[in-house]
Amino acid sequence: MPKVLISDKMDPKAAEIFRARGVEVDEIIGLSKEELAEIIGKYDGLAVRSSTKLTPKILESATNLKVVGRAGIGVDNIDIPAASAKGVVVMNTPFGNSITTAEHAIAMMFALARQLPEADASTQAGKWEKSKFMGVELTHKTLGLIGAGNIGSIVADRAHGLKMKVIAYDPFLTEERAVELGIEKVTLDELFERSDFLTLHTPLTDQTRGIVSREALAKTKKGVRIINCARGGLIDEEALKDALESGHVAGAALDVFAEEPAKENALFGTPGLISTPHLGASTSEAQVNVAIQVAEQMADFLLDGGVTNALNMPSLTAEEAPKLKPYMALAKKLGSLVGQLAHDAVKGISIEVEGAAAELNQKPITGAVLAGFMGAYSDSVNMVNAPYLAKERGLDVREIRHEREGVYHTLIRVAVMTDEGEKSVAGTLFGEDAPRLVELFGIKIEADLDGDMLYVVNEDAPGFIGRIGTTLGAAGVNIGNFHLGRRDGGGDAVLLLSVDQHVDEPILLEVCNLEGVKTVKTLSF
Ligand SMILES: NC(=O)C1=CN([C@@H]2O[C@H](COP(=O)(O)OP(=O)(O)OC[C@H]3O[C@@H](n4cnc5c(N)ncnc54)[C@H](O)[C@@H]3O)[C@@H](O)[C@H]2O)C=CC1
Ligand SMILES: O=C(O)C(=O)COP(=O)(O)O
Repeated sequence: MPKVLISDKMDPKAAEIFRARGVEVDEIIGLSKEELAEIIGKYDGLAVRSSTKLTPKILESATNLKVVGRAGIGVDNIDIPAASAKGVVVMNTPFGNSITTAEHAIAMMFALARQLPEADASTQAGKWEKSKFMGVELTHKTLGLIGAGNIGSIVADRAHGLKMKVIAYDPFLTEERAVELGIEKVTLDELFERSDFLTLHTPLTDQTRGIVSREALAKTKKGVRIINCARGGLIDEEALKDALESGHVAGAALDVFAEEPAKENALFGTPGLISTPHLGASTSEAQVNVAIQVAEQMADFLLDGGVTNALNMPSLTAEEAPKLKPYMALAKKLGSLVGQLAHDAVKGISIEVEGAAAELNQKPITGAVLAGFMGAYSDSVNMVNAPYLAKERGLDVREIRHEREGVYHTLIRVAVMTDEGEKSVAGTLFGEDAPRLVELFGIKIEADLDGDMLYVVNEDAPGFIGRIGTTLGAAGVNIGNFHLGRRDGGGDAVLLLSVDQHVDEPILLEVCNLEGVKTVKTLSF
């Protein structure tokens, strides 16, 4: 039974779903990095929110980890390249808390416009400072969005209801989508110059870090009010503090901080600052949504291989996964076969699917071929890190699809491009789910690729099969099965033997010295 650790506070629905689906679950909140590193090795899955930081160091100890589920949107607390390199799938729940977070941004905007927190504190302190808290109206003001994705567009919709003019800077926002959302697309500079209220809704990336910089703040309108319910690192906090103190920025409402938990921050106490402790996603509705979604997604993956909302792997529905399973098994074996047999530097690999396989999602088949292929060069390779490793090696990966059926109802052909030219192997499924090799480097040969095998190329001449049988028999190696193929019109013959014992070096040498033998190699599947 797969085992999952929930390491951040999550709605109880998550644990309920894991248990109901047959996944063992532990809930341990508030672990230090060291404590997490110590226990993570026991788990197949890790469910987090934003508090747990999944660093390369912790991943080193995650020897069984297969999937990390983020019950929420932002994944900047998870080192995705390190997880990918380790073969761990990272998934999030991209929509479950977006309405809630957009509502928090709108609440922050109202709080800034009418100084609600300060007015509340003053009133409850018995001061009744009615003339101190003069506010501003939102109607007809310009709201500038940095980032108009899921949350940004909900904010825009709500702002339209408040009769605000909405402008946005988002390099990935198309003109058509902007028109659909009733947003005017502007440059970043224009956004800074025109906004009365400015709200951030981008992920934290190398491109967005510090996007509200000292220089940017200098371009803003005097009296601008800034809302950040995205990520702390998007704003230069020092510069914001100076701008608030000078009165250039009239107010800033921050839900997120560069360092979290923000128990101390240079901005605290600055006039015009409103802050909340990363509450953007904290409503019961959003938390139920993300808990259910993350648990279902992780259980689908751990139990059936279904992949939804993964950031480092193509999607694969729980319905598709069982259908694809035998094709992926065949693809992995073919990838492994070429990986074990291709000695020259491989520059590229092409994966061709035909017939029934061409009707399926090809990405997982490609992933399985690469996992088999890269597995010949590196330990602990799987579907997640194989494409990543292939890219790192500069391997050119091509996918080809033929809807037509050939001789077989389905065929997967894997070809590698080397300095010596192209070499390919092909396989099919017998009886729907039994992987079978049908062609090896241009020679027709039918074989199951299973367990320990011996690959022999020899001159096609009488008596060879008897000689190799005798040699292996004398060395105590039992032949389970043998498969023979030869080029039409004579020449080399290929022998694939299934053997019950691994053939070690001295026996291999004896086979190699048999008359007519050109190549011998052990294979393992
Ligand atoms: N405070 C909180 O509790 C929460 C915070 N968040 C944060 O909000 C962020 C946004 O969430 P969604 O809208 O769901 O994400 P999304 O992916 O739907 O939208 C992000 C938008 O940012 C845009 N973008 C990317 N790079 C940009 C750049 N350099 N300049 C301008 N725009 C850029 C993208 O094109 C995209 O449209 C999340 O990444 C997360 O960090 C999300 C949920 C809760
Ligand atoms: O979903 C997100 O990106 C959030 O920032 C929400 O964070 P949280 O799950 O509340 O720690």
